[in-house]
Amino acid sequence: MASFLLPDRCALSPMAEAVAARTLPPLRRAHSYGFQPPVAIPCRPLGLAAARSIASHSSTLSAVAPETTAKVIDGKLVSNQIKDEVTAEIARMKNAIGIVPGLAVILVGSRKDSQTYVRNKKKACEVVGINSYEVNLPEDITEEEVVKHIASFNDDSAVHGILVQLPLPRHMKEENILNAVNIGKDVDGFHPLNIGCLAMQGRDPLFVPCTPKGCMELLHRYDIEIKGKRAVVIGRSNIVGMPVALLLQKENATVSMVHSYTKNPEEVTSQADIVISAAGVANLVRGSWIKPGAVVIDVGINPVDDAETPRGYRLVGDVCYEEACKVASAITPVPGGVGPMTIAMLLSNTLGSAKRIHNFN
Ligand SMILES: Nc1nc(=O)c2c([nH]1)NC[C@@H]1CN(c3ccc(C(=O)N[C@@H](CCC(=O)O)C(=O)O)cc3)C=[N+]21
Repeated sequence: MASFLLPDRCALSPMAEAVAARTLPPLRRAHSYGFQPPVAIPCRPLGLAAARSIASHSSTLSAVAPETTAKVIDGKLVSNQIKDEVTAEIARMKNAIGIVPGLAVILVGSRKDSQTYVRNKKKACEVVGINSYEVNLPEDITEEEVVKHIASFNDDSAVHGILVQLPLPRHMKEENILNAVNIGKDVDGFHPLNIGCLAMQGRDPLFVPCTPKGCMELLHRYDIEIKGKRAVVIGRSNIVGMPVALLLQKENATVSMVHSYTKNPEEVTSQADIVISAAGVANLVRGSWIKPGAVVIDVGINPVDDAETPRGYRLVGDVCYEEACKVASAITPVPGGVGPMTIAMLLSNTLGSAKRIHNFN
């Protein structure tokens, strides 16, 4: 009953509408986690064609049940498992060689969302037993000053991982900052040498970027076959879309990228066995974009206005969950999907770094 009173969950943003009309302007945001003004436009109900197509593809469907429900890929659960594993390994290393991993987090400026993310990362470090070192710098600080802080963490033997929270203030060149991080402490995996190794056959980077690694970990832990499958990655950012496409390719998927200039994103996406969406556009991917039985990993974390919640907004993914869960065989929720995995992978990368630096296996 209450559901009649709630706002439509698959409200389209203007950006998603533009895509639906196949006139998507270039994405404005640098990465998939930024905030954008939410606008609610009701989502259409699942069309008859889509419902028929689901019915004809589902093997377990009974005549009276025209809809299937996808298995939920529980990122919160898996991230907790990984945190437990990391906790045990940290204790083992501490007992054996007396080393405790350390993570330095540099935050420039005072974006509310970035402050929240940094706070959550610090909390997660505490839970598993990683020492965290936080530096908060004013918005108007110079690049040189930020690089100085990075250099001092590069030289600090208590620090095994360095993370510069993104996005940086507009006046800074991300490249100059990220290049300054010692590649051996680049737990975000954003250093060009790490990305370069990720792209090459027969080479392994020192660190795999956390969100892409988290997506792959979810596929692995849910026994989803990647080899020989068609995968579509929506979005081509340096921090998610591009590296996750490289990882899928390394595991022998046939990978297509869908981006703001793709002619028919719906058609391309609907051929995929695995869809990874990292566009940062609320409800961009409709049920009709999903091939029946496909696996959907939703990386988007988009705030939309919701006066009913204490924060005044709620988080939705790039994928219209209510529609997609009736077509897909498995899907990640937002929140509780890829987000918690990003943090778990950061902890895992920091542990891995300390192990490598101290030659501990
Ligand atoms: N250098 C750098 N590295 C990053 O890894 C990085 C970054 N900069 N800048 C910002 C993005 C964003 N990001 C998230 C991490 C966890 C959740 C997360 O745990 N989300 C929860 C919801 C949290 C909530 O409810 O507010 C979830 O999806 O369930 C989300 C987003 C890491 N980022």
